Parts: sequence; C-alpha cells; structure tokens
Amino acid sequence: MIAITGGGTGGHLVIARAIKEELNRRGIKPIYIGSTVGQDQAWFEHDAGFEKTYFLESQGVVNKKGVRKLLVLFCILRSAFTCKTLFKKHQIDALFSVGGYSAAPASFGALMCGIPLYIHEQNAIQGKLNSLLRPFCKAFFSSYDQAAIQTSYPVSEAFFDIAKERKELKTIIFLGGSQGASFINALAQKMAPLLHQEGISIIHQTGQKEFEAMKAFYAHAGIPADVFDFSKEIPTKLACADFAISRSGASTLWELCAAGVPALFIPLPHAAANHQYFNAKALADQNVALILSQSSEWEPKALLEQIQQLDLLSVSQRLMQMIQTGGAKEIVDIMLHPKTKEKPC
Ligand SMILES: CC(=O)N[C@H]1[C@@H](OP(=O)(O)OP(=O)(O)OC[C@H]2O[C@@H](n3ccc(=O)[nH]c3=O)[C@H](O)[C@@H]2O)O[C@H](CO)[C@@H](O)[C@@H]1O
Repeated sequence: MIAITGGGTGGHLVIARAIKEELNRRGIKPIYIGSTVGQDQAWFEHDAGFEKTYFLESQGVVNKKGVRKLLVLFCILRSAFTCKTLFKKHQIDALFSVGGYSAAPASFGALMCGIPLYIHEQNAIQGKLNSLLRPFCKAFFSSYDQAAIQTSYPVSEAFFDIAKERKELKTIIFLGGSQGASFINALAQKMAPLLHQEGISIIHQTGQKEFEAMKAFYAHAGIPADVFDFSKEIPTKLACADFAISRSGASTLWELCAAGVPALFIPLPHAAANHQYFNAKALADQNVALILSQSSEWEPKALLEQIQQLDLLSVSQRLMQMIQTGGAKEIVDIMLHPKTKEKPC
C-alpha cells in the first residue's frame, strides 16, 4: 500500500493528484495524509481515488519564531506519531511526498518506521523540508536538478491533449497561481484597455479574494473578458490562449510548456529562496520565456510591444519539446519496482 503526503497549495497538490491518478490506473488506491491548514482538504477530502484521507495538524516552521516555532515543531512531532499508527493500520510500504509543510508529519513518521520515502521537488531551488529529508530518502525526483532522478514534470495529460503551435496573438490569459495574485490582477487592469483596443481577447484567473472587484472592473470598463476565480478547467482555458502572463509556480510553468503557450512570467518575489524566479529563469535562459520583476518599472504599451516581438510559433514549438508525457508513470514505475539502490539522493 502507498501513502501520499504534502500539499498546502495547488502547485504541490497537483503532483499528489497526478501520482494518485497513475496509481488508480494500476488498480491501487493510496491513502493521503495532509494538513488541516491550506488547500489540502478542499482538494482531496472527498476524492474517491484515495482509500482514505487524513488531515493532521501541521503548519510551516520557517516563518515562525520563539515559542510559536516550538509549538509548531511539537505539533509536527505529535502528528508524526499519529502517522506511525496510520502506516501500521494501512500496512504502508512506501510514502510519496510532494513537500510543503503538510508533508512533515508523515515524512518523519516514515523515517521512524523505516518506510521508504520518495520525494518530488517541483521547483528549481529545493524547499527546506525536502533539503532536510533528502539524505534519508529512497529516491528524490526533480525536473531541474541533475543530481536527482530526473523525470518529466508530472503534468496532467489534459495539457498535452490541447497542445498546439501558437501563431498569432489573439488571446492573452492572466494566471495568478492556485491562490491568485494581486500584482497580476493590477497589471491586467492596466493592460486591459490597450488589449481591448488592439482586439486581443482576455482570459483572467483572479483568485478568490479579488474576483468580485475584477469582475466589476471589466463590467464597468465595458471590456469583455472571461473572468473566473478558480477553475477546474485550466486546460480548456489554455486551449483558447496564445500567450500567458503568469506567476512562475512550477506546476503552472510546466503546464504552459506542455500546452505550448508562450509566457511572460512575473515571479512571486517572496517565494522561498526566490524559487519562482529560478523556475522562470531556466526557460528564459533558453530564450523561450520572458521575465518581468515585480519591482521593475513597466508601461502597458512597451510591455505589449515586447510580447508582440516574440516569435510565437518558434517559442511554442520549443516549449512543447521541453516536456514529455508520462512523468507520473516514470515516478510510479520506480516507486513500485524499486532497485536496491536508486540514484544517490
Ligand atoms: C505561493 C506559493 O507557495 N507558491 C508555490 C506554489 O504555487 P501555486 O500553488 O500557485 O502553484 P502552481 O502555480 O505551480 O500550480 C497551480 C496549480 O493549480 C492549478 N489551477 C490554478 C488556477 C485555477 O484556477 N485552477 C487550477 O486548477 C494549475 O493548473 C496548477 O496545476 O507551488 C508551486 C509548486 O511547488 C511553487 O512553485 C510556488 O512558488
């Protein structure tokens, strides 16, 4: 039996879901252990693809200080003991972690029980928990790190299904990551009149917090736009887009590659160790993406001109070559048929 852990935000959870779906295809229903904090419950509480889901007390340690930090560590330790009991109850043979604070209890629990731990790192710079656990894991997967087991990023097949060459800038999609991004909403607001004037259609994922305000903005400005807070149909939305202005969370970034949608990335400036910048830089270094720093000066007309100068066809072709289907399959194959020694962690 396999257990999956980790999450917090959509970028981690989407990997957990991809691995769960691959296990389901092979007739295996894993259990899931996440956190009561963050988006874990919303994503998986009622997911029939898991035999059972558990949400334990765990939260991030990194930004806490003093007594609060000690309390959080105590909670994680207590939940790690709960995980030991769960592993015994479900006869768990392996734990797959997608990282994030919600992975901490089950990961430590697995180490205490001697259960093999498999870790997937999504980002170009590894997270704190993953760095801590890496020396003890059975295998460490990444699409960036050459010292890890390199697999294709486990992007849902739905993104490959809608992949196509982009030729003309007719529609721009604004993406704020799983929670939406205020900066991208404000940027969309400034760009929208110009885009409308140029005959470029707008799709805009706003996140929950600013959805009503953004909807009101488009209505008031008389600019037609497909505005939504969160959609389960991102592939359908991307199918209509020729270009994206987006945060550079790893899952979104690789989905854009799979779909062949060129992008201007605006990395989240406070992301741990600036990892969103390095995610985007890996593409920008190969001239297949643009990056705009949130702190730099910009002006709608100049930004649009920069986008219009891109050779959409060539960039979208090259993006599609950067990722192959079957990332989840590669990972599950290794987990279900481990060699005595995987590549060094
Ligand atoms: C603030 C934060 O912690 N961000 C991190 C988080 O980003 P975040 O949770 O924003 O993750 P990503 O942008 O990588 O992925 C978002 C996922 O949610 C999906 N989606 C998004 C919007 C929507 O309406 N519907 C929908 O289904 C996307 O298709 C994608 O699969 O995890 C990423 C992967 O570890 C990291 O790179 C990010 O730095």
